[in-house]
Amino acid sequence: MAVALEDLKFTLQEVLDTFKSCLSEHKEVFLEHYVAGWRGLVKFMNCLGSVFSFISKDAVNKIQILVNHLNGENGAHYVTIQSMVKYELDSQLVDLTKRGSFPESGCRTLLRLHRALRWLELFLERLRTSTEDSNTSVMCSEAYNESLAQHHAWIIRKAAGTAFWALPGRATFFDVMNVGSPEQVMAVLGDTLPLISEVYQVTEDLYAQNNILELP
Ligand SMILES: CCCCCCCC/C=C\CCCCCCCC(=O)N[C@@H](COP(=O)(O)O)[C@H](O)/C=C/CCCCCCCCCCCCC
Repeated sequence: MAVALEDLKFTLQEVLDTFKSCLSEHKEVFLEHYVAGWRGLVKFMNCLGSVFSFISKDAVNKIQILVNHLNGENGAHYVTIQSMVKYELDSQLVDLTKRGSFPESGCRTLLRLHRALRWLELFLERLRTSTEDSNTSVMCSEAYNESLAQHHAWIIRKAAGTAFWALPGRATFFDVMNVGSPEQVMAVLGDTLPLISEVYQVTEDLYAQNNILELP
């Protein structure tokens, strides 16, 4: 099947649009749009080179687990993150203290992406307030150390740290975002960040209320 060139091209606007449609008026998070947001981000990462493919593979694997739940026979319970958490906890489909029968529960899988969303929030905030001579590798490492790193084993932290040094500079990074001048990038980042932060906070509160922020 032929793939149109524009399907392969990342635009930051696309990610903005998916995160915009993530939240319902009652602040429920639509899993389908959440997953679409991650797909867009992975597309961006794939434009940066093969050194990131071990990260991209893990993200794709987790996205696929969630898509399988959405498309499965119990898909109606996976429409929002709220309904997914209620369904899986009520039906005892989640390993709560140690890994066991449910390594692919929606709750633990989404938690991994949720933690990565915090990294993204911190990284984008640094990019938004960066100057021409700011270093993307440093911004990325700082954001990682303040968030995801706390949940990763030493070997993963080492591999991630090495990959960060292969990140392109700020100008190339902005080019790949495909929204126009640096001023336009800053404006789109300013629009995107509050949406990502809100989705993060709603999910964080839901997981905290259900005491599932440390799923194995
Ligand atoms: C808007 C455009 C600008 C920013 C674009 C950023 C694009 C980022 C796209 C994807 C981010 C990757 C998300 C990675 C999810 C990692 C989930 C995770 O923590 N997995 C670990 C635990 O899983 P389980 O074993 O418990 O199942 C797993 O061990 C991880 C393995 C791979 C390494 C993960 C390193 C994460 C680094 C995140 C920073 C990405 C830097 C990309 C540079 C742009």
